[in-house]
Amino acid sequence: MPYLEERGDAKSSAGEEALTASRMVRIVGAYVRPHGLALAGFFASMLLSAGALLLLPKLMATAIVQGAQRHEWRVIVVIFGLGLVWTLAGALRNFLITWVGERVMADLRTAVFRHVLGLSPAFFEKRRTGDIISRLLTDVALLKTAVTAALPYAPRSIVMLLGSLIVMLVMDPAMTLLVVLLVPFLVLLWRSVGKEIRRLARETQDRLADLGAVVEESINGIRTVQSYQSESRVGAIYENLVRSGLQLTYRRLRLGMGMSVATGVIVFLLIAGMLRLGFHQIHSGMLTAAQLTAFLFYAFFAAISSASISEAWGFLQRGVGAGERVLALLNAVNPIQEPQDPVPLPAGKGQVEFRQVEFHYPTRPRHYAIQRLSCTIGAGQHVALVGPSGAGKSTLFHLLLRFYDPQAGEILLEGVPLTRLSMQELRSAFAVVSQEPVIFSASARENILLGRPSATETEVMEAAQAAHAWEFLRTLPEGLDTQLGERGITLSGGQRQRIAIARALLKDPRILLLDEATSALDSESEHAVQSALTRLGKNRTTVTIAHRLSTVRHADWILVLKDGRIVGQGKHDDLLGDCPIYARLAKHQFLTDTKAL
Ligand SMILES: Nc1ncnc2c1ncn2[C@@H]1O[C@H](COP(=O)(O)OP(=O)(O)OP(=O)(O)O)[C@@H](O)[C@H]1O
Repeated sequence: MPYLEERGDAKSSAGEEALTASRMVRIVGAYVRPHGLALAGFFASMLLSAGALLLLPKLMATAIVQGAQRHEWRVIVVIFGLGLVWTLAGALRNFLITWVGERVMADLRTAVFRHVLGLSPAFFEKRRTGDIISRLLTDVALLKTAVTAALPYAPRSIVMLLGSLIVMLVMDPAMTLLVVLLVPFLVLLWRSVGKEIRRLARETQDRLADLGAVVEESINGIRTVQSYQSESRVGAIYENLVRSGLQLTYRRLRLGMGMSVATGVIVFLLIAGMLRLGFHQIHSGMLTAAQLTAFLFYAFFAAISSASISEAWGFLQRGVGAGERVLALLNAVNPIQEPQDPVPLPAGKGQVEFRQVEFHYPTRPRHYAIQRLSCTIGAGQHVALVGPSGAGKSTLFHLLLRFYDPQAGEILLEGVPLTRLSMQELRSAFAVVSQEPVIFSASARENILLGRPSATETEVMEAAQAAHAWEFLRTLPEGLDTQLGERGITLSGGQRQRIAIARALLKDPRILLLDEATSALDSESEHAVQSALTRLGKNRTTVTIAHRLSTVRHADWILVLKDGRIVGQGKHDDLLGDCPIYARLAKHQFLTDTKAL
C-alpha cells in the first residue's frame, strides 16, 4: 500500500503543468459564455439595487430637512419605492448569479469527469484515486462556494464603494480626499494577503486529497489492514495528515482574520478622522448636521463595502486555489491521442501483427517490459502466451487495447496500425476476460449489458445461458435484476467470471483476450467456466495467457515470453523438446494442473 510509505512532501498536483491565470479565466469563461443573458441580468439588477441604495441616504437627508414641511407623502412613497427596488433587484441579482454559478459548476464537474474517463491508464499511475475524487468533489464544491458566495457580493461591493466615494466627493471633496489617500493601502494589503491565502488553500486541498487517498486505500484493503493489525498505524498516518491540514487552515484563518481586522481599523480610523473634520465644518457653518449624517451614511457604505470586498477576496482566492486543482485535471493531456483522420477498420477475423515493438511503462523508463518483439497472430487462431511472472504477457494486452503506445515499432490490426484506427473501432474489436473480472455495483443485467448496451433482453438472456451464468442468476432473488454489490462482492470467483464471459459473448468481438484464472475453482464451477470459455473462443481469434495444460495443448500456436522477448514459439510437443524455458515452465506450472490431464 503506497500510502504506508513516507510522503511528507508529496504533492498530489505534481507533474501537472501550472495553469496561468489567463488560461484559467479562458477555460471557465467558455463555460460561463452560454449564460450571457443571465449574467447581463445579474449586472443590470446589481446596478439597479446599488443605485437605489446609494440614493436613499441623500433622499432621507432631504426628507428630514424638507419633509416635515410639505410633500410628506410624496417623499415617503419615493423612499418606500426605492427600498422596494433595492430589495427586488437585490433578490434577482442573487438568484441569477447563484443560478449561473451552480450551472457552470455542474457543467464543469461533468466535463472534468468525462475528460478523466478518457485518459490513458498511464495518467492514473501517477495519481491516486482519492486525489482525483477529492478534486471532483471538494475542490469543485469550494470553487462553487467562491463563485456563488463571493462573486455576487464582490461586484456589488465594488459598485457601492465607488458609488459612495463619488457621492462623497460631490458632497465634500476635502473629507473624501482623506478616503482616497487610504485606498492604495487597502489594495496592497488585500493583494499580498490574498496570494498567501490562495497558496494555503491549495495546500489544504492537497492534504484533503491525501486524506481521501488514505481512506480509499485502507477501506479497499480493510481485510489486509486488519489481518496485519495495521489499524493504529494507518490511523496515525491519517491523524498526522488531518493535523497538518488543520495547521494550514489555522494559518489561513489567522491571515483572513488579520486582513479583516486591518481593513476595519483603517476604515474606522478614517471615519473618526471624518467626524473630526465634519464637526469642525459644522461649527464653521460650512455643513449642516443633516448633510454630515448623510455623508457618514456613505462613509459607512464605503466601510461595509470594503470589508465585504476583503472577505470576498479571501473567498475568491480560496476558490482560485481549488479551481487550479480542478482545471489541472481538465487540462491534463491524454498521452493516447485519437488519430486526426482515422482509417476505417477493414473487415477481417482479427489478424494482429507486432513489428519490432519496444515498450516501457511511463513510470519505469529504464525497464523495458517489451523488447524488439515481432510476431503475427493469424485471423481465427488460438494463441497461448506463456512465460514466467513479469515476462510481459499482460503488457501485450495493454498495448493491443492501446492503453499505452509503444515507444518504438508498431502494432497492426487487420494490417492497419492501431494508431490510425479510431479508439472506438479499435476497442470494439476486442473483449477481455481477466483473472479477476471487474463487476460494477449494479444489477447483473447492467453488468452483462456493458458488452453491448443496445442488446435486447433475449440477447442478454442467451449470453447469460451460453456463459453458464443463467444457472446461478436464476436462483438469485431478483434474477437479472439482482444487485451484485460493490465489485461483485456478493458473487463467487467462478460466478464473477461467468458474468464477464456473458459480457464478452454479448460484445461478440473479433479478438478475445483471455487471462486464465490461476486460482482453482471448485470442479463444478470450473467445468461451467471452461465450457463457457470454449463457446466464447469459437470462430474468433483468441489470445490466452495460459496457465493450463489443456489450453496449451489445444492452442494453434504458443508464444513463450521472457523479459519482454519471444524466446520460443511453436506447438506444445515441439516446444517441450526445443525450448528449455518452456520445458521448465511446463514441468512446474502445467504438469501440476492435474484437472487437465
Ligand atoms: N503499470 C505498470 N507500471 C510499471 N511497470 C509495470 C506496470 N505493469 C507491469 N509492469 C512491469 O512490466 C513487466 C511486465 O509485466 P506484465 O504484467 O506484463 O507481466 P506478466 O507476464 O503478465 O506477469 P504475470 O504472469 O505475473 O501477470 C514487469 O516487470 C512489471 O513489473
